[in-house]
Amino acid sequence: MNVTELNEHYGQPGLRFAEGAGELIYAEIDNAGGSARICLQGAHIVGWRPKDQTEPVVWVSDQAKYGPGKSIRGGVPVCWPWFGPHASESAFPGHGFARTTMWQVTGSETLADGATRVGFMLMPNDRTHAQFPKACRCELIATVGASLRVDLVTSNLDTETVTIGEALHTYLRIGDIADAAVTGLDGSEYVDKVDGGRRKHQAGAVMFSGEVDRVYVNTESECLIEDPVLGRRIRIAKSGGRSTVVWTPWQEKAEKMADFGPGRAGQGGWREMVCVESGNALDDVVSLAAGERHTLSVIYSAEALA
Ligand SMILES: O=P(O)(O)OC[C@H]1O[C@H](O)[C@H](O)[C@@H](O)[C@@H]1O
Repeated sequence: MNVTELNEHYGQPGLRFAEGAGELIYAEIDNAGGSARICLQGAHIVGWRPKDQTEPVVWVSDQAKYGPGKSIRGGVPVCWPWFGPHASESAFPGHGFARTTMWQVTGSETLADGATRVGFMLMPNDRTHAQFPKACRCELIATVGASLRVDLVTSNLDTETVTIGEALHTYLRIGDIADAAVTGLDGSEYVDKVDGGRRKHQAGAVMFSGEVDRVYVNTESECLIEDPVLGRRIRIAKSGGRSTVVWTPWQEKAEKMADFGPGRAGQGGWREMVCVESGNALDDVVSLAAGERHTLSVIYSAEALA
């Protein structure tokens, strides 16, 4: 569908479709509760701001690259049908192909509270089929308002069991990574990817003074990002996801990546974000018998620090 057809079929008072950066099509949502843009490539949410916040809650780099087949630095990349490197094929893309594949719009709705809901379905092609030869449907439903809800639904339409890894690799806007803390993971086991994959246990809040790349397993807890600089707390509540990934590249790695940009304060965009990712990875990958369906749901919200 082109932009005109998308607007005819799915346009809503708070939703229009337009061509934007990288000649890609975006769903642009602006309602009484909040605003967001969602790229049809990847069903990738590239920013969300509740109306009561001056700063976005979902961060996107001002140096992000947009274009066919490129993954966008920031927003809510969808990692599917695997998280991280592929288990056996090193040539397959990290975090799967969902974030660089076209999705189609399947529906839209304005809810009674004024929130806007848009549904997307991943469009398999020869490349995705070669990397994942399974009849598996992947849908994303974004509900945008004063909070942001994302449902990632996997349906196994195959005749055999299918195993998937997945995550909503969300970049959250914070004032300064050195002052932020992530709570909700105290006592959880994690795989420390910056220490050779060693298994450790979290003690207290996660604080940051260098690169952090951790996959917390077997935890369904809500996480909070305490941000004294912006004076707010971001709440990340999930269901259907047993893993939480916490990631900051810190300076050296971010500078090698070239798409983090200088950030608002000019000290590096990496200082102004942290990824708290909700999903099912490593020990928590999901096996679906023929005909089974699985939903990962995450709700993001922000509140003032008391
Ligand atoms: O650069 P990307 O492919 O988007 O991945 C960015 C990061 O994603 C996750 O958080 C992984 O745990 C990291 O190891 C990875 O570096």
